[in-house]
Amino acid sequence: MIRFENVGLRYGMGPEVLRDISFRIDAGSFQFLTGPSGAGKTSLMRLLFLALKPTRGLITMFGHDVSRLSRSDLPTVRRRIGVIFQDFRLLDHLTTYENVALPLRVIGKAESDYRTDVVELLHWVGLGDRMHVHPPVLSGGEKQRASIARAVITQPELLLADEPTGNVDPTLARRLLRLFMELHRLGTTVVIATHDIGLMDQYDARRFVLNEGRMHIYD
Ligand SMILES: Nc1ncnc2c1ncn2[C@@H]1O[C@H](COP(=O)(O)OP(=O)(O)OP(=O)(O)O)[C@@H](O)[C@H]1O
Repeated sequence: MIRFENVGLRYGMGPEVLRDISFRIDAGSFQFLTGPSGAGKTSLMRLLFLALKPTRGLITMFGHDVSRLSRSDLPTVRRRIGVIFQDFRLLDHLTTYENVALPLRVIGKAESDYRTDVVELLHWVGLGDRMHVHPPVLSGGEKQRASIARAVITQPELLLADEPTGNVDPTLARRLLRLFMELHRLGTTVVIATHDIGLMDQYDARRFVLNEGRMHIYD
């Protein structure tokens, strides 16, 4: 599903922040991406979301060489990906419910078909009583959960989560991990970037460890 071959990335004229990265991610697999702060996890997640292009090497996603994708192809490919960014990227003029429902609206679903699913998921992530408020009044942890709900509501083929439990307590972190595991069970390929060793220890999955831009894989 995803293949990196000798991928390198630099920002502008700066040093390479990712170096000689090669790996494969099979459809339906689950992996953690970890490593110290500044090791390049977010940069790698941005490459996977096609928000950046590599400065060298080859990335293939869903059978496409990403360097050959035009800007107009990107939305179609991205629609197959659910993404949880560290800065949440919620739309402030929509309610929490509307933010979570947005990916379904974008693909043309009728509200009557998804309303119950969205409400149920909001309850699951502990936002049942926050669904009609707008993001500016949510706490950091609540925003994070809203962005998680928005990323998983479409049951995407690929889920990319950058520090998805960074703002929640350990009990809620376990609950959110269960949500990702359930999605994985239903067929989604999952990549979770995290510093949280306690979280990783709860699920026996492959670990990609980045250190100073280089990657080691522990199966
Ligand atoms: N937009 C940018 N422009 C220039 N350098 C950047 C940019 N984004 C990240 N970097 C640099 O790339 C390197 C890797 O950063 P990245 O955010 O990918 O690491 P990380 O492992 O996600 O860190 P953290 O765990 O602290 O979020 C760092 O040296 C960082 O300073």
